[in-house]
Amino acid sequence: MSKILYTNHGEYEKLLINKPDKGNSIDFEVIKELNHYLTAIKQSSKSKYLILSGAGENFFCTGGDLHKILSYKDDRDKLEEYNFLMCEVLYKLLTLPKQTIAYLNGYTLGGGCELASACDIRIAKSTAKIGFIQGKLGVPTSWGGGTILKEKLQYDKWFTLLTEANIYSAFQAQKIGFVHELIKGKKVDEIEQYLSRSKEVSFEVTSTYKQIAIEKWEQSALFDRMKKEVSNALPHWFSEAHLKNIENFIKK
Ligand SMILES: CCCC(=O)SCCNC(=O)CCNC(=O)[C@H](O)C(C)(C)COP(=O)(O)OP(=O)(O)OC[C@H]1O[C@@H](n2cnc3c(N)ncnc32)[C@H](O)[C@@H]1OP(=O)(O)O
Repeated sequence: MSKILYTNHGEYEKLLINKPDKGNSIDFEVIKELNHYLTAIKQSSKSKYLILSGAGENFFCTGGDLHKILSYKDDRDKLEEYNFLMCEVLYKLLTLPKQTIAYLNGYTLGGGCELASACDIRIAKSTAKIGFIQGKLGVPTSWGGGTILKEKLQYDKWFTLLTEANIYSAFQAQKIGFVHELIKGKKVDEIEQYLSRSKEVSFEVTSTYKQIAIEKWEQSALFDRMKKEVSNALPHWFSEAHLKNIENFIKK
């Protein structure tokens, strides 16, 4: 079964991470499929928006697949490859020449928050729970998402979000500025209503604005800085504290 569900709605395309029985967590297959669709969308699509969300009702994405990560604990090359590939996915998503919207339809934790940070806008279901919990697991952000968010959020809010490593309600995450809008009712209708606010602005105009941001990120070597984040984080993945935290989750 596909780990990513793709649909084209004309004005917008949608990608759903499709592992709801495992928290829509990220493994190599998810990465490969995300990469495939993002490349295809970048090359040929004429839709105005991309919506990224999670299949099912409970999870946007709970970050790395902890079962798989633990199985690679003695294989440094594999974990390095995993993190760098996900960093590439985040950069591809960040620099997609159209408006990208993360719809946080449930738990958005750890790497799930990094993935959401790569989108232009984050809309959350009012019951979603959101947190950069990496710090409490013994690792810093590891896919370049901390570096991306630094470009987007006020410094003190960014620092607090990462260092408290709390799980926030969608309302709190909106107050901090990570979430732009809350959705209370039927999700599809409300997202379409949200998109309709900019319906008089063409795809060409929207992508011109996006290009301004992309050029700034290119000039400031953002991708290199993201890769540095990955390299700096990697040693923490093998720390006793991190492995113990994962084992505790799996034993639950
Ligand atoms: C930068 C990359 C590094 C990171 O992403 S660090 C962050 C890693 N993520 C986490 O620590 C979150 C782990 N998940 C949880 O704490 C809980 O599942 C969560 C989200 C609070 C939800 O709790 P519940 O509603 O009680 O649901 P549950 O625990 O029974 O989960 C349902 C099934 O999904 C699985 N699951 C959830 N998150 C996962 C993950 N990240 N990796 C692998 N499997 C995961 C969970 O094991 C359970 O599966 P099963 O039913 O036991 O087979």
